[in-house]
Amino acid sequence: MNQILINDTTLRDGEQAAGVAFNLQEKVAIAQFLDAIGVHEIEVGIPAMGEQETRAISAIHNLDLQAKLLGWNRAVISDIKASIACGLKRVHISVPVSGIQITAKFQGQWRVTLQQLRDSISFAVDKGLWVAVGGEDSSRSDESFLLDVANYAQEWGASRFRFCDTVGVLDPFTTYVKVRRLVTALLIPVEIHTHNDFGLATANALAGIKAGATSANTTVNGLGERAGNAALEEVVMSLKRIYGVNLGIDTPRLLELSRLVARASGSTVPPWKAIVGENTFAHEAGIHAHGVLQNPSTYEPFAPEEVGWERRLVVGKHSGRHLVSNVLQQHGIFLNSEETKSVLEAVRQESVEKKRSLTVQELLNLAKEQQRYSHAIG
Ligand SMILES: CC(=O)SCCNC(=O)CCNC(=O)[C@H](O)C(C)(C)COP(=O)(O)OP(=O)(O)OC[C@H]1O[C@@H](n2cnc3c(N)ncnc32)[C@H](O)[C@@H]1OP(=O)(O)O
Ligand SMILES: O=C(O)CCC(=O)C(=O)O
Repeated sequence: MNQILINDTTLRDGEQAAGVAFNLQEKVAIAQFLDAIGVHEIEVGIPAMGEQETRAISAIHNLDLQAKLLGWNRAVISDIKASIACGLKRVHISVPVSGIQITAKFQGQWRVTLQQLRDSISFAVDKGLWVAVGGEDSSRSDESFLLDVANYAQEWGASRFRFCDTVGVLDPFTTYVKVRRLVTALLIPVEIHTHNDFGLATANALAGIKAGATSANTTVNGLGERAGNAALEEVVMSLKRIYGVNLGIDTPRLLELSRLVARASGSTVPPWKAIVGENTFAHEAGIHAHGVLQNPSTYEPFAPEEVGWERRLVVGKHSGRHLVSNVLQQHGIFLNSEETKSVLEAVRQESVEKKRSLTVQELLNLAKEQQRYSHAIG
């Protein structure tokens, strides 16, 4: 597999999630964290949005981070000027490429769209900027038109082309075919940008990479427009653990990063969310806990510490004797088999009443009650 770069867009597409608005300090803190863990590129925002945004982008630029910074622009020269004013040396220029987008935004005048792209690339290149071009709605575009736009972008001076599944309508198989076609036709690298409308954003990002894309646009926690984007932590860990491709990212800090972005975006991460959800290394079910107590690999794809978690064994409705005994023994309580079974019954009942797993203290209380009962009946 080629060398893969992560171009994280938490600060651009992530922040486009309805209701999310990072302040300057939050944008700076997220950029610093992404940089500190080794993310290669950061799409820092949209300078054309005005002063609030440009102050944050300039502040990030002034940090002189290792990560390469990109400003997102429409194919509009004033947008590029706004990026330059922030000090950015790399710009991403987006252009709609599907009939549906060109009709809605440019009244179907695709020649005008292409002319705007050409003018803005030329302007940026003349100013000495590194330029990437994004084909908005690539997935729904006419394939030969998409190839034409990408080839023109290359010819006019773009150094990378982004294939966007803007509305998240592809599956991994189609993504592979479409991205492969683009990769084969171009000399410049291809980036993959995917959305999660059908829950396939990460799978499609991986399919794009398999097809030869050399960078992926991700967001922390999968934050982003509508159902979000391919999640940074999922793409990084899938590449590392499924494909054996280590991107040099400090994965034990992924959880801390997830929490930082969750706080800044005012949203919570679902417990079952891959990699960073609270339950990703929690085991309650009897058969699982029994297996994990013997060997954690029975029910864990990799060690929790690799992404910043610790394993949790929790006692609840689905637990079995092995787990209950194990927890009790850690607290100096040794029950016989009959007593353990009775405690387990009580655990199931209390879990259903409380609609959650039990705390260790609650389990100890049940065990002590059982011991008193055993003692009383002799
Ligand atoms: C798929 C994506 O995620 S694309 C990125 C989307 N992100 C955002 O929209 C967030 C930031 N956006 C903004 O702050 C504003 O939309 C701005 C500053 C960019 C523009 O604001 P406004 O001038 O008020 O325009 P508004 O947002 O209402 O409409 C968008 C305009 O951009 C044009 N436009 C849209 N995409 C492009 C493009 N890629 N290249 C050139 N022009 C474009 C539209 O045709 C429309 O033009 P018009 O004003 O001449 O009719
Ligand atoms: O960079 C582009 O061209 C558009 C990116 C994007 O956010 C999308 O297509 O969903």
